[in-house]
Amino acid sequence: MAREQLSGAYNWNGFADREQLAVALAGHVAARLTKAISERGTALLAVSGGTTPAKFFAALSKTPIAWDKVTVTLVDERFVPASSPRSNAGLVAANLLQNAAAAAHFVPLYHEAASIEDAALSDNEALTSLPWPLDAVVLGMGGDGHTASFFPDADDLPRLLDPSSQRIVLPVHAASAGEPRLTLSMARIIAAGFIALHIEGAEKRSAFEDAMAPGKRKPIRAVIDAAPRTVEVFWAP
Ligand SMILES: O=C1O[C@H](COP(=O)(O)O)[C@@H](O)[C@H](O)[C@H]1O
Repeated sequence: MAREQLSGAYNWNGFADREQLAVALAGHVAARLTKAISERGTALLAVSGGTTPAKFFAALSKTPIAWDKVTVTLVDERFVPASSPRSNAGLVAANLLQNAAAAAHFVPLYHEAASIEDAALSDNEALTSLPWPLDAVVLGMGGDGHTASFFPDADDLPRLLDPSSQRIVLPVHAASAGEPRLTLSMARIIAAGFIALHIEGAEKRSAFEDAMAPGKRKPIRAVIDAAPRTVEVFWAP
């Protein structure tokens, strides 16, 4: 593993291939969950969706920890039911909540509602009882520099990126997002004990480097700048 600091408040963890990355990231997350369970009897993890996390989910699902004491939720979700191929909950059910991790308690963000605003409000209420703060959050990133559902073209982006928001879940409308979204607030993400960004491929690497260039204000940069602790970036070609 090549480890280097490129700039700003993050560490770059580079791997020779995606399998090695998956195993290493699963090890870091499992260690955080185990520590939380031993310190407070419970652990809270938020994971991203999209196409990148499947290998990491598979590795984490086989890690022998006290999964019955772990609550898993999503960093963000598309406003689609779990049966949709675009559902992040569907991805988590098929790849993470398997093997040893089948014992984990999963709290989805999607449920039927008249509007995305209504769904976000009832998620906000339902998620209040989770054991905050997150012990670990694993973010993804799109080629446009979005992370969670903080899309660069989202309506009211400053509200989404408000690090002092009192909201847990926010609704998102962005033309580039495909469908309305639900996202954890910036405040809940950056309060996590361990913040990882998982990206793969040369295009994502250059999108990340571009987002971190001086003067750029891409959402991923806003998260890294607002986080009170170093963000661990996990990358493989
Ligand atoms: O829309 C989303 O995209 C990002 C990145 O997804 P990927 O397919 O490029 O890996 C993801 O982190 C987010 O959870 C998802 O909703």
